[in-house]
Amino acid sequence: MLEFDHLRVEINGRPILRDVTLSVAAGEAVGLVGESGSGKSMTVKSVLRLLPPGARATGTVRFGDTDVHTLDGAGLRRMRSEDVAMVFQDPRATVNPVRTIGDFLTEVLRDQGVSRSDARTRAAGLLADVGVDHVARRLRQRPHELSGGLLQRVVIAAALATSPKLILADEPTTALDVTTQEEVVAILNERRREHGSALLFISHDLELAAAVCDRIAVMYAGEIVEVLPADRLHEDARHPYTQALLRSRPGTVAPGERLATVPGSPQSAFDAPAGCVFADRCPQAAGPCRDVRPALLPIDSGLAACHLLPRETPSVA
Ligand SMILES: Nc1ncnc2c1ncn2[C@@H]1O[C@H](COP(=O)(O)OP(=O)(O)OP(=O)(O)O)[C@@H](O)[C@H]1O
Repeated sequence: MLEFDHLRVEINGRPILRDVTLSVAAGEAVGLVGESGSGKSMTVKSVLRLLPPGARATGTVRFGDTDVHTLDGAGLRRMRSEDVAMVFQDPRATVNPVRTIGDFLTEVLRDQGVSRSDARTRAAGLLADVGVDHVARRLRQRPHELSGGLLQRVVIAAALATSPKLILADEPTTALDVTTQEEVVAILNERRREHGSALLFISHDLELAAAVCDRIAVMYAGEIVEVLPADRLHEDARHPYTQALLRSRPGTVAPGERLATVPGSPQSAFDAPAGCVFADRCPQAAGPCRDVRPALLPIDSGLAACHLLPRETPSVA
């Protein structure tokens, strides 16, 4: 349903994404994980053509049969209002602070031609569905009267209002405390399954992404370096970067022991080496790693881009 095919994005001539190739099937949840600056947000924003000024995208982003780069204004508006919904990190930056929650929710429905009173009833139902209490009062309240967790539920309710084919969620719980995070992610995932919506879920938290998603795509310096089934994350992670991320989780060491970290600092696509993007920080880098870009190739249950992994050589009959 959604397909990135060798997507490359440059901003003012500097590479931000290189050769991003990834697909999301109808109803599937895919987690996009990686350190800050690895290009997760740019990948997701490119679906709705929300890249910053000066950005130039090449390659393809297909939504269904449509190449989103070729959509005209009307097609783009339809995709943004009906087919694809986006949930951002900070709900307070999404909801207009001077309008009521009722206005925010009914606006989406009124745009679809739903009458004022039906939109009000539907908005109340949507809020109840995402676990918001005292619905009638909430509809009259303004964003500053709600907690962050409650407001993010309102944003999720709005995202579900049109039963979109795809929900793009960019770190939807980062601004919330840990207990609220779990509740909000669970609600988002349960409701999107009921609506049959696919999900592209950005997170820097591998475990959280694995709990929510069917597959995980790991990004580093503007590239996807590994894709694997979420339930095989611990057993099948083969890329040295994914393995390093897994070792860096709190909970992997005894209390008082020093937590493992990925040596060096995060890199962006424009300062990554010419060969493997992870070569400068990889403890195993050797031979061709610094000069030759590894391709994303099948291994075990997924795909990985690493010269050091054993590959099956095609048999000569
Ligand atoms: N408006 C912009 N102009 C120029 N470069 C930008 C702009 N926005 C982002 N970038 C650069 O693009 C790269 C990818 O950024 P992106 O926001 O996609 O990363 P990310 O993985 O989502 O990070 P985070 O987890 O911090 O949100 C980074 O190097 C960033 O500095």
